[in-house]
Amino acid sequence: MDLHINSTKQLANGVEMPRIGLGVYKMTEPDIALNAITTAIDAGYRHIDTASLYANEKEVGEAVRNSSVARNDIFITTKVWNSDQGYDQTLKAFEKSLELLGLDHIDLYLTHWPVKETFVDTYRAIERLYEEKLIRATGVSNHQQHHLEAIAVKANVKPMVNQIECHPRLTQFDLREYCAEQGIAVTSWSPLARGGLLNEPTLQRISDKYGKSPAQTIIRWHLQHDLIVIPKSVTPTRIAENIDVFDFELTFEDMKNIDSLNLNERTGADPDNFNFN
Ligand SMILES: NC(=O)C1=CN([C@@H]2O[C@H](COP(=O)(O)OP(=O)(O)OC[C@H]3O[C@@H](n4cnc5c(N)ncnc54)[C@H](OP(=O)(O)O)[C@@H]3O)[C@@H](O)[C@H]2O)C=CC1
Ligand SMILES: O=C1CO[C@H](CO)[C@@H](O)[C@@H]1O
Repeated sequence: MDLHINSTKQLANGVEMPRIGLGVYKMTEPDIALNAITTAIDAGYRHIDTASLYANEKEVGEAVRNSSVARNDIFITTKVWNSDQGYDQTLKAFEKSLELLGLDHIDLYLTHWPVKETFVDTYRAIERLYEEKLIRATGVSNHQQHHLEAIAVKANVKPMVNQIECHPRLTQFDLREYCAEQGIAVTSWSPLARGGLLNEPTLQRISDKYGKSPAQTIIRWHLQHDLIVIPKSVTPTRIAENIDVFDFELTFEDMKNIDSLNLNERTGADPDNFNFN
């Protein structure tokens, strides 16, 4: 049963991106990363979200190669870190990621954060990788509308994905609407607010009604908002639980009730005011 949501989202260039992926931030211990990714692929995940920052691209590649699923059936995202930004540096960082992953192409490559001086050149390098068919889709992360507008002035190809912090405490209504108008798919990072929302009473009440867990309700809320979602877990039961969300549908009223939990509250940095490289 699919209940009105396809398991993939079609990007602007027609590439199908699986709507649920495994986030692998903080899986720095090789065995833990390998086990979690293998468990996820066995449970039906076909999308892994990593970054050079996460220091586990090697394990992502290893788990994908060792799985019984064909490489082309698994969607892999990675990101260029802030200290590697700029046109030439991005091309170099990409080569390193490709080598660590042990792959001949990556599905989606993102600028991790919009570093003021370099994010436009960084995106232009991502465009070149796309033209050279080393990546199947282009994208950015943590970009606000004004960053996307600055890129649009210089780019030939619009970013196809913007990965942003999004969950019921930070619903990102305006940025999501702008991205939808521009044909940019949105991926929600920290979709479970890093686990901080799972005891919230409204979410518990709604979840009980459907016989689902609060994590499943939140993931379903993302999907019904046409978002791509990348929950992280190293716990096998949770990994399975987080993708078991295609057999129920939240009512319009429940969607609104969850929307109303918004406090514009971030768990991570503000893209207009971050200070790390
Ligand atoms: N582009 C960017 O700047 C950023 C991207 N990301 C990406 O987003 C991914 C997800 O975000 P992340 O910050 O990891 O946070 P999440 O919102 O995915 O929450 C992860 C936490 O929730 C717990 N959890 C997961 N599933 C369940 C469940 N069903 N029941 C109870 N607890 C659960 C996990 O515990 P446990 O693992 O112990 O099971 C972990 O502590 C990252 O891994 C990364 O890929 C994240 C931050 C920034
Ligand atoms: O991807 C990421 C994981 O979380 C980090 C800490 O908040 C972020 O800085 C980074 O963007």
